[in-house]
Amino acid sequence: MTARIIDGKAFAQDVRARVAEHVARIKEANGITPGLAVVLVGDDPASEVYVRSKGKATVEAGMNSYEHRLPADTPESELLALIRRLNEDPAVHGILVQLPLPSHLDSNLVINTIDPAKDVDGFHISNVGLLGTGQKAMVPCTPLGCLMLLRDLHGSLAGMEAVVVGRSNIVGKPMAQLLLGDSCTVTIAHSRTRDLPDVCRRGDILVAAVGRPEMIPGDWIKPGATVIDVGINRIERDGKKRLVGDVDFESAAKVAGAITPVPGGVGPMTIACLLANTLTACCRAHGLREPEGLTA
Ligand SMILES: NC(=O)C1=CN([C@@H]2O[C@H](COP(=O)(O)OP(=O)(O)OC[C@H]3O[C@@H](n4cnc5c(N)ncnc54)[C@H](OP(=O)(O)O)[C@@H]3O)[C@@H](O)[C@H]2O)C=CC1
Ligand SMILES: Nc1nc(=O)c2c([nH]1)NC[C@@H]1CN(c3ccc(C(=O)N[C@@H](CCC(=O)O)C(=O)O)cc3)C=[N+]21
Repeated sequence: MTARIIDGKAFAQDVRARVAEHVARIKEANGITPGLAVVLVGDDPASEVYVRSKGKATVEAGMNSYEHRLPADTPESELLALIRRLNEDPAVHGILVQLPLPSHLDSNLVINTIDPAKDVDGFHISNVGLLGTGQKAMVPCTPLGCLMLLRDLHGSLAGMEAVVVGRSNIVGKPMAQLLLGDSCTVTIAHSRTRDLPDVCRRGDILVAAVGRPEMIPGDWIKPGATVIDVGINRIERDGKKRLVGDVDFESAAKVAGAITPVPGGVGPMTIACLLANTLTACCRAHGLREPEGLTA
């Protein structure tokens, strides 16, 4: 079998076009322009690239982008003061603080200082709690993007066995919550899981969010399964810099029914969902009708 390759880039383009259309409509009808503030502390080159592409995508969707770059040694009090100002700013509907933060900053405190209604990453404890109890929340972008791809492919996910490898607060745990919300039977695996290959082989859906280049080979995958590869790993091979996932694409594509590539899979969906969440936050702030099919 050769797996169908899930075109995350094309799907993300479609999401972005739908966001842009809705943005244009509320600008026209209500005179409101959604705004996203991105805060970057320090000058990590990978984060730089990522923040720039977010800013570009935001403007392309017709929204306002506000970038705040702070030096790596910014005192915590200053960062918190900036967040409080953004919380109060009516032009800002979404706030994203790029992670990871320099080690002298308490990222839990920083995230929990963001107004939950503006927390477009969905990392604030109240959004985590709302998601976990099946209430309306801001949903983390990467898991939301994965869910959109899965729903598009399968329609209903009810009753499917889903295995999520990785239990981080930003990917693994919220992904598991969303799959549970769609009535999958969910297993969360991690570095202390016994017999990981066998656990992975249970999954009709296998989500890999580990951060280890090409760790999951084809023979860990149930034949015909849908594989969602969240991993973004920069490696060097044959003297060339390359981006690879957590799944060994070549062997996995021979076994899986469908698989996301890296790049061009989950990554572009993350940015598209960030735009969707900013629009959703704006609509909720102003009591406007929310976009359809762009939330969990
Ligand atoms: N495409 C996108 O948009 C995004 C991609 N990413 C990428 O996704 C990957 C995961 O990110 P993130 O969740 O932040 O990473 P974290 O490092 O926070 O979490 C990694 C998880 O993988 C588990 N793990 C590590 N080693 C193993 C192992 N050998 N076997 C089984 N489980 C293991 C860890 O287990 P334990 O808890 O026991 O330590 C942990 O739960 C990274 O490559 C990251 O770059 C992240 C965000 C967005
Ligand atoms: N507060 C916060 N929220 C995040 O959502 C967040 C974060 N911090 N820190 C870093 C991670 C990582 N992340 C990615 C998003 C898009 C791509 C992406 O678009 N990837 C392209 C390739 C890009 C390239 O070529 O480098 C692709 O997979 O096709 C990758 C990684 C979001 N993160």
